[in-house]
Amino acid sequence: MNLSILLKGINILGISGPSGSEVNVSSVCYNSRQCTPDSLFVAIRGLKSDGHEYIDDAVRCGAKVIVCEKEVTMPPEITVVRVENGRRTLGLLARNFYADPSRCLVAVAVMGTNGKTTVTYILESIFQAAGFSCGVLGTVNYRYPGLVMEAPNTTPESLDLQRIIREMVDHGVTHLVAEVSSHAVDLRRIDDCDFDLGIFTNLTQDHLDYHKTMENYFQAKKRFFSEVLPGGRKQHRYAMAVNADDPWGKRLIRETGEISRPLTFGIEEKADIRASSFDLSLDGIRAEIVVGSMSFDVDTALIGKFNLYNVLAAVSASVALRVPIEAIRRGVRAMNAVPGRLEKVSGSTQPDVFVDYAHTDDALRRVLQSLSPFKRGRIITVFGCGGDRDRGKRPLMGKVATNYSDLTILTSDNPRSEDPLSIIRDIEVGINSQSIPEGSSEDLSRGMTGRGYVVIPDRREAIGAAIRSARPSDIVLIAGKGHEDYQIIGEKRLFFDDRAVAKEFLQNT
Ligand SMILES: CC(=O)N[C@H]1[C@@H](OP(=O)(O)OP(=O)(O)OC[C@H]2O[C@@H](n3ccc(=O)[nH]c3=O)[C@H](O)[C@@H]2O)O[C@H](CO)[C@@H](O)[C@@H]1O[C@H](C)C(=O)N[C@@H](C)C(=O)N[C@H](CCC(=O)O)C(=O)O
Ligand SMILES: Nc1ncnc2c1ncn2[C@@H]1O[C@H](COP(=O)(O)OP(=O)(O)OP(=O)(O)O)[C@@H](O)[C@H]1O
Ligand SMILES: N[C@H](CCC[C@H](N)C(=O)O)C(=O)O
Ligand SMILES: [Mg+2]
Repeated sequence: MNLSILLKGINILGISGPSGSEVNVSSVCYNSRQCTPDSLFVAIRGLKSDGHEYIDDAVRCGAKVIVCEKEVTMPPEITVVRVENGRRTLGLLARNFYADPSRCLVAVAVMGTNGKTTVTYILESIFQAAGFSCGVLGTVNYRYPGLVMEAPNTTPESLDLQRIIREMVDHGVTHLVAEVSSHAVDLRRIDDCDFDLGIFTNLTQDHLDYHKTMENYFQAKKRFFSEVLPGGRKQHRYAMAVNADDPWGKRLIRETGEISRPLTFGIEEKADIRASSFDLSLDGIRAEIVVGSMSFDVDTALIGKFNLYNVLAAVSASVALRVPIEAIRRGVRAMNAVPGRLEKVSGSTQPDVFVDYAHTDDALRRVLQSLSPFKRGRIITVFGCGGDRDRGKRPLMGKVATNYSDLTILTSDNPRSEDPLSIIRDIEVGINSQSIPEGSSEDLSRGMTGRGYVVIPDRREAIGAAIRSARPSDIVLIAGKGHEDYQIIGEKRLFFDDRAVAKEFLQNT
């Protein structure tokens, strides 16, 4: 692509070397290792390293245009474009390079601490029932009909985002549902994508390693609704669907309502879209949903009140986009499982064993509260906390797990660069029940009962101990890793799948 087309709309502070129509660019890259002959390399000041240090590598790999923030000296045949913010510029270059693909489809962003992935699955199912071709970007994978790609991040980097949306549009996708993480808003991954609608599910503690305070975390989410969404070129009657029962959702409506035209959903509060009655069981949810003067019933195999909120979020977005009610009902009914979210891995004569992705205290509380009414025996919870992530949530999760479980097994969950035992010690701080500091599967078979906990750092051993000690009337919850098929220890990413491990132990009991 011609450099002058690529640089359209970009605020250039200075340019040296060949320029304008003389230069043709073969690809845009933000990682020097991906540069090939005639690439354009954007140097980004990152959190771990500075892209400016890789400019020479990029040129060695064939880059002939460098976009950067700092003054650099380059051979005369290399074009250097100086800009104020490399990350911001990458988004604009990506939009230009892939010919602005988000304009060509309906795009819905799903935001909030918990429930994003689940809402994307429900919306995808509704859109399919309505006959739309739907693409999804999120934690589990990036996909559109005929293709599934690995998802390195929940929300892709701007360049990858624009590339994938272009690919979707070229393959006939008409509707995009994207999880938008707070990191993605803060790191400007989505600024150049035009969304038709944003959903806000809830806000509770997570990611304070990155945002430091809940206020900053909220502000990152809010920026999407107050700047990114209205900054786009799409105009709809409603621009956001917000959980009116969530305190931060209420604040979001107060602070951005005038710009973003909210449609509210909820159970407790008077909301535009409300579940007026519902029935929750281990077989799923049945609910009566009221929309203005009209009402209709929905049913789904998803379990728990929190999933009713997720259904309401997806229904609200669909109503805002004028999807026919019949398609909404069919879509919700067809949506019976989200990988790794309260996924049952046991058979009918065995204890109920669920694998779930709860990795915050709010998620863990809601899942355990949803399972508690159905317990006939004990609830045994196995969980750990990820390394190099929000440390503040560790004691909170410890407290919730032991409060709602009869037995908790503390183990490891992606320790990354941290010592697994020191993560477990952080969890223990929140546990005020009688503690048995070190444990093994033998401690369990010796008859540990009550609201105690044991520590079994090896996740495989921990899952095995839980399943071996469970009686048929017990419920076992294996939380935190859900669909993940890896365990990150140090720099190593080893294959590990809670579901496979649990099934293996279930077969042998
Ligand atoms: C904190 C964070 O989000 N960091 C993301 C960010 O990294 P960064 O820009 O700081 O990159 P860096 O490693 O410092 O490198 C700086 C620059 O040098 C470049 N470089 C580096 C090495 C080299 O040899 N050559 C080279 O050019 C890099 O490509 C980069 O452009 O941009 C990278 C490229 O897009 C991301 O991969 C990276 O995500 C890291 C891996 C990450 O773990 N992110 C998590 C926290 C995250 O984003 N999570 C959210 C939410 C999860 C959820 O709750 O659902 C998500 O959306 O996934
Ligand atoms: N609406 C909700 N409110 C609170 N907890 C929820 C809700 N929906 C799901 N959960 C819990 O949170 C976990 C993660 O759900 P899900 O993957 O849908 O959320 P997410 O926002 O995509 O999470 P992530 O930020 O990790 O991508 C679930 O396994 C469940 O334990
Ligand atoms: N998307 C979340 C997922 C956490 C899942 C948990 N298994 C962990 O590794 O901490 C994060 O990156 O914080
Ligand atoms: Mg997700």
